[in-house]
Amino acid sequence: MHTTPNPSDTPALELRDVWKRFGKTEIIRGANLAVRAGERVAVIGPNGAGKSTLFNLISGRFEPSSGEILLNGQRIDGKKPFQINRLGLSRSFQITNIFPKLSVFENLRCGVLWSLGYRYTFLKFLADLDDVNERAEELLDRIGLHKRRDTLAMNLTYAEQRALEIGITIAGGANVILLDEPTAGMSKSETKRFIELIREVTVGKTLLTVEHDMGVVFGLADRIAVVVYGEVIAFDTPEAVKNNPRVQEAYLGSVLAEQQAAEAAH
Ligand SMILES: Nc1ncnc2c1ncn2[C@@H]1O[C@H](COP(=O)(O)OP(=O)(O)OP(=O)(O)O)[C@@H](O)[C@H]1O
Repeated sequence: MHTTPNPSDTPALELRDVWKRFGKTEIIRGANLAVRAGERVAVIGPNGAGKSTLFNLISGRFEPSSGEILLNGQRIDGKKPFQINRLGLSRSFQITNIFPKLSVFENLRCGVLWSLGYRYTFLKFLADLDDVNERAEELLDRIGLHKRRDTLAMNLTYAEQRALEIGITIAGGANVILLDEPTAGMSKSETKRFIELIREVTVGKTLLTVEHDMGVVFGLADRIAVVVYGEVIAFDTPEAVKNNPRVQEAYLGSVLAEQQAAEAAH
């Protein structure tokens, strides 16, 4: 029987047997993953397992040695990062991509402009671009920095800078967002607030985040992808992943024990 595929069943992001070799070293070894639209996914795994490499493959920084990567059903492997960005995938820019001597509002405006294909030389015409300004104001509210609108980015707290980074990441309206350890370096209370912020700004979007903090993972993710030695060894709900013996053995057992021990010591 022939059935027409339902478009809503098309994964927002899909990896099919993706391999990445650096010279003779296999770093990603046949990774498979199908992320549904609107889902929040945490990618976890031991140091050196290949999580960042996976993000670099998805965002176009690296080209896979073989395999396919699809965004909303369209092949993106082999495309340049800016092309993938245009197709609706945005990866968090690290703080180094924030302009320290521009205000929060101006940084957001740059984010909106990049997504529209403008470049810095247009900065002096900015005041006339009503739609760009409106969008930047809206982002300012969404990331909770309206009170810091005219503050120079370099004078923000660390957590505020990370919020700004997320604002820039979502500026173009991409529907698939990649965040690399978004709460790294934050205190517990900052982390809690920040998870809420990520939840709010990614409503209706698909989120992939690389994360080491199990509190963040279990507080944020609908499903967890466990990467061990270049393979996705499990991709399931937090409960199922926690109880998966293979994951326990390969990774989670020791990590959870370490975190519990650290908490008990405080
Ligand atoms: N450009 C490269 N050339 C050669 N080897 C690389 C390259 N990039 C990454 N690797 C290697 O690939 C492996 C996986 O690295 P990757 O950074 O993807 O792991 P990770 O899971 O993100 O680790 P961590 O949690 O420590 O950030 C590492 O052994 C790393 O040394």
